Amino acid sequence: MSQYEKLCQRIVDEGTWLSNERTGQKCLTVINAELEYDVENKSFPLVTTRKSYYKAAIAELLGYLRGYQSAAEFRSIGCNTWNANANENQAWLSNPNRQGEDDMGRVYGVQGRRWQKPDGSHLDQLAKVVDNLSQGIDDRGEIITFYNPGEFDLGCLRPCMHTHTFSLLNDDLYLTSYQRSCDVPLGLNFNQIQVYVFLALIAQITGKNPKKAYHKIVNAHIYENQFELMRDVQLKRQPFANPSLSLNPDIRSLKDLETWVTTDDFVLEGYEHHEVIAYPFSV
Ligand SMILES: Nc1nc(=O)c2c([nH]1)NC[C@@H]1CN(c3ccc(C(=O)N[C@@H](CCC(=O)O)C(=O)O)cc3)CN21
Ligand SMILES: O=c1ccn([C@H]2C[C@H](O)[C@@H](COP(=O)(O)O)O2)c(=O)[nH]1
Repeated sequence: MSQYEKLCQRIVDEGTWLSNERTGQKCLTVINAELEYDVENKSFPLVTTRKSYYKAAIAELLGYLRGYQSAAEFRSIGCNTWNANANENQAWLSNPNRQGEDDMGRVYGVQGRRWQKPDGSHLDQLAKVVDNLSQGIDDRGEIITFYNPGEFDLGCLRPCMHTHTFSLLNDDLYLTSYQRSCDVPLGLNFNQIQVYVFLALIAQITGKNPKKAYHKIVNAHIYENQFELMRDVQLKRQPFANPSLSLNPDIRSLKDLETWVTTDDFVLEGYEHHEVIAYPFSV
């Protein structure tokens, strides 16, 4: 079993059923999961026990790095994951801060690129980290955080994967990513791709060697309407070996990421997978 299926099995074997008021679904839940990705050896952590739509996950990451605020912008680069939360989430629809169709509010990339300071000016967390790492600087605070409790009411959802810390050991780059809440059948399938690609991309544009990415999850859950598919279908399958992922070597700067990079600049090799499983999504 790979670490992904081990976590799924652990939830099935040891999880506790909790009710969740926001979605109205019960969740089988465990606390604390730690995953590790070997970016140095290009071992791409793609789920193999069902078909993974990895391009949408990479597109979502690109949208965050660009500071997108609208589900329409995400759609335009091949990612549909924010449509429901921008346009069908009842709490957000009745929030007076929502600025019309497709607005997601001040979530993820908006906080990462345009964190608002008390004087009204903005702070670009990502640019600071990229600048420092490019100069070989790790001030022990190379942190990008999307978690801004003072602005939760300005966004459609609190960020789940909320904080990313980069660390340099000479020319070797590491990433530690923190997640407060994880929908293991759907969300983690995307999030493990994003942690891996984030380290690979930042290492490439800062001229460092990517080493390992550490993914730390607090609340890992399976929704009740996903449970049987997970236990009786996905967990009955044998995983294949991890595929490998190459990045276009012409990606050299943050500007490149902001302007021309698309999901075609990521080439997957050796992806063997089982059939599609369509898990239900809870808004
Ligand atoms: N309940 C819930 N789970 C999540 O994982 C999640 C949220 N809400 N809200 C915000 C984002 C949106 N994310 C999503 C949303 C949808 C898919 C999804 O439907 N994935 C399908 C198909 C994707 C495609 O066709 O592009 C999958 O099978 O992986 C994945 C992640 C992750 N997040
Ligand atoms: O990147 C993401 C974004 C969201 N999720 C999941 C985790 C939860 O199931 C929901 C968010 O609900 P909260 O009530 O805000 O915790 O979305 C994910 O796994 N990965």
